[in-house]
Amino acid sequence: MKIAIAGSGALGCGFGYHLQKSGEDVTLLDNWEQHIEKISNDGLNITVNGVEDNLKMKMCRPNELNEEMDAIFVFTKSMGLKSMMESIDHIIGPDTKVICLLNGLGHLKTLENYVDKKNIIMGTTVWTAGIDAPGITHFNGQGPVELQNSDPNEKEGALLIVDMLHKSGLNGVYSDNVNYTTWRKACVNGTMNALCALLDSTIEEVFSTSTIDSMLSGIVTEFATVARLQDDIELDIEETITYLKNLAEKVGAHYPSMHQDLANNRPTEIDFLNGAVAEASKRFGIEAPYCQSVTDLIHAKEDIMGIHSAPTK
Ligand SMILES: NC(=O)C1=CN([C@@H]2O[C@H](COP(=O)(O)OP(=O)(O)OC[C@H]3O[C@@H](n4cnc5c(N)ncnc54)[C@H](OP(=O)(O)O)[C@@H]3O)[C@@H](O)[C@H]2O)C=CC1
Ligand SMILES: CC(C)(CO)C(=O)C(=O)O
Repeated sequence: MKIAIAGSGALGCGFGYHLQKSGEDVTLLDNWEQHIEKISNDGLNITVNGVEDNLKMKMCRPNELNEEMDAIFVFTKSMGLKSMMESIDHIIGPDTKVICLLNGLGHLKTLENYVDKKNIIMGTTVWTAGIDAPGITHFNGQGPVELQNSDPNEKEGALLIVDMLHKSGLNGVYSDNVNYTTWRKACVNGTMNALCALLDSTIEEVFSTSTIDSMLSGIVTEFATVARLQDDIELDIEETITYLKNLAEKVGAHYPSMHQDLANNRPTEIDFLNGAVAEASKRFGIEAPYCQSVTDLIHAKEDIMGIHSAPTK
């Protein structure tokens, strides 16, 4: 398959690497000049679960790729999705599948402005990744990648992508309810990402604090309330907290992507996570004190660091 990775940061490079290694025709797309130059000249240096490798890969800016793709994986930050979709319009054909595994809420609505719903595949992943320097990344864990077609008639297309991910070692799994999966992943990020960023800690450190239980319960309860009111998704709070604790044991050494954003002086995705839940709660006339405080604290940290948040829409 001809595949473009639209947004080739930490996760995008890891996915592109695995797909190319298993024989797919991959092009990495990004706008970060030094990163493009390094990968184009020296190949991608990547460490996967402790094993170092170097792979020659095609990489350019979105406007420099001039053919329609069979599949495009979007891997921008949430606030960069809209502008990336505008800049890849010319490589989306009538049958191009667009797969979105971003963290955060509300991305399907954005994608529907650019892609026919029959070609949109939504999902989540718990692979962990980071950028060590331009052209040098790491990628850890076992996944999975859970995904589902947005149009109920298009299951076959989603299964093809699941199969391709499976063959490339990315552990693709078909989800029967990707809305549920997305809300559960939002709980992962609404707790792990926000708390690790605020406390400047790894997941393991945050999950071994004496206050973790009340923080998890407060945040997850607010996410679950909005999931039910807004999307008719029933998240079992106890089950979700157990899922978070089990995941924390597997990815404990990781600094979540929101922590990495602050460390790299870049805006966070908080408005698509706790911020989105706080805003939705206001619309429903209910309070979300945990999510509102976490969002305010993250924005305060961005202000102190002089980081300018990109517009969320
Ligand atoms: N990292 C992880 O472990 C996980 C991440 N996710 C989610 O996946 C999506 C992509 O995340 P991730 O791959 O971590 O994002 P990265 O921050 O690694 O990369 C995203 C984009 O940010 C720009 N960028 C990043 N670092 C720099 C820098 N130092 N200087 C200039 N530009 C930079 C690049 O885009 P450009 O220059 O073109 O703007 C890049 O394509 C997000 O929604 C994230 O929440 C989900 C699961 C795990
Ligand atoms: C779950 C976790 C923490 C790693 O997959 C993540 O989504 C992130 O770092 O943003």
